[in-house]
Amino acid sequence: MIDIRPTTEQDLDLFVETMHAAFGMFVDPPGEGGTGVWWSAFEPERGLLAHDADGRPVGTAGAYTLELTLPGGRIVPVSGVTAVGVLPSHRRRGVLTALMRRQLAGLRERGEVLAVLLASESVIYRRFGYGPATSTQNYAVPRQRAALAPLRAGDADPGTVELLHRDKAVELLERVYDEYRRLRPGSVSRPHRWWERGAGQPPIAPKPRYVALHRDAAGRPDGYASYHVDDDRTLRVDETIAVTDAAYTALARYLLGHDLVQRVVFRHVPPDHPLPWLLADHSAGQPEKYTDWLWARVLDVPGALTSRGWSADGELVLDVDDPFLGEHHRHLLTVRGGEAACVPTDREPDLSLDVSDLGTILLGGTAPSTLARAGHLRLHHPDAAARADALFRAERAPHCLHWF
Ligand SMILES: CC(=O)SCCNC(=O)CCNC(=O)[C@H](O)C(C)(C)COP(=O)(O)OP(=O)(O)OC[C@H]1O[C@@H](n2cnc3c(N)ncnc32)[C@H](O)[C@@H]1OP(=O)(O)O
Repeated sequence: MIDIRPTTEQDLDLFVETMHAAFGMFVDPPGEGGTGVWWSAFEPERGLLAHDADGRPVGTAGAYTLELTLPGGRIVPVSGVTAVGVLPSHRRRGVLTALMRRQLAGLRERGEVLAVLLASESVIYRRFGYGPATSTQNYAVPRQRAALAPLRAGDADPGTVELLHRDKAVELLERVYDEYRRLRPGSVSRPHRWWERGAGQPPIAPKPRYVALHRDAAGRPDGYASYHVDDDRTLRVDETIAVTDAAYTALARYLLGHDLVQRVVFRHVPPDHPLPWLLADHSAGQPEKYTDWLWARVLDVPGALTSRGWSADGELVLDVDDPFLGEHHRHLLTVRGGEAACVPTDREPDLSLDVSDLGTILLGGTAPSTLARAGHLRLHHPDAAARADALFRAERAPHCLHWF
């Protein structure tokens, strides 16, 4: 028998201890420096602790209160599921399943249409209705092949790049990131608390970093890159955040032009990043470390479909199966002028899919036809693929580079 109880501030130590035992790791206690800092941004009132029949804590799950940007620049509140773990001694007995069931019910009660998470292993979460919605990768450029293609006449950047230290730039980083994440589908907010406490990965974490800050012609900050050079003479870029293409190009030029480095490794580049097109030698850079990143779980089918923006008009009947919650939805989705209506229907479906696949296509990063070719979703008419692809396409590839 598994008993699941919500946590409070008083349970934080027990929660942290249980979760780290699940990962087989030791960490500094909350409140101290190092890895313990991460827990200072945790929301203990949103945690769940699973107890076994003897009352011992054996599993954990938590959630952050975040915002997610959907296609069309629509922003919705979401829970960022985190800190999921089950003690090695209690694995494969349904503890996680019980935690997920309880957590999903709670998230629905909050009225949220979606939940998101980053998965430690990509085999875990599909069964609970999550689908991979964004991916990320590194992009490595050897310095001796890093020359940029010449700019066209008149394309010189009227802005400037200023060199700062991370500690002196935190407020600017927070502001620029916030502007950026509102524009890019798939991005999540970074609560002020994270920046304030240095809880996260660099540049949120106060590790020594240089920051190249881009300002537009009017002097307004509109992009940054956080980086350092390692002993192996690799310039590692934690993230390149740019509100405009001009800012991105200027930052790439700055980083690729750095002296005394052998390689420049850009972390967390989106699938549609322009780097290969900026280089004079198109194949100089190599993608590395491709991985799934943000997983999305639709909690409310019509709510999620009407929350995003749409760039094409059309109509589709979707048959959505939610085996984990034991639900089945057939909805007519009608899009006119960028707005969607979604109502129950008994019309014949155009496509049938699992709720996890709806999470994947909702953000626009994977076309429905790709999932159909992989046998994930079923198309009921020859033209359903083209109609679904045209409808679900996002104005930009979704991307998330926040780690939580
Ligand atoms: C958002 C995040 O926090 S991601 C972090 C996830 N946590 C970790 O990776 C920490 C280390 N791992 C663990 O703590 C545990 O193994 C967990 C949390 C992944 C799984 O917990 P369990 O209590 O064992 O899961 P549970 O018993 O409910 O398993 C449900 C199903 O998922 C399967 N499953 C669970 N974890 C895995 C896995 N890592 N690989 C393959 N299958 C898995 C089970 O086999 C089971 O399948 P079945 O229904 O066909 O029998």
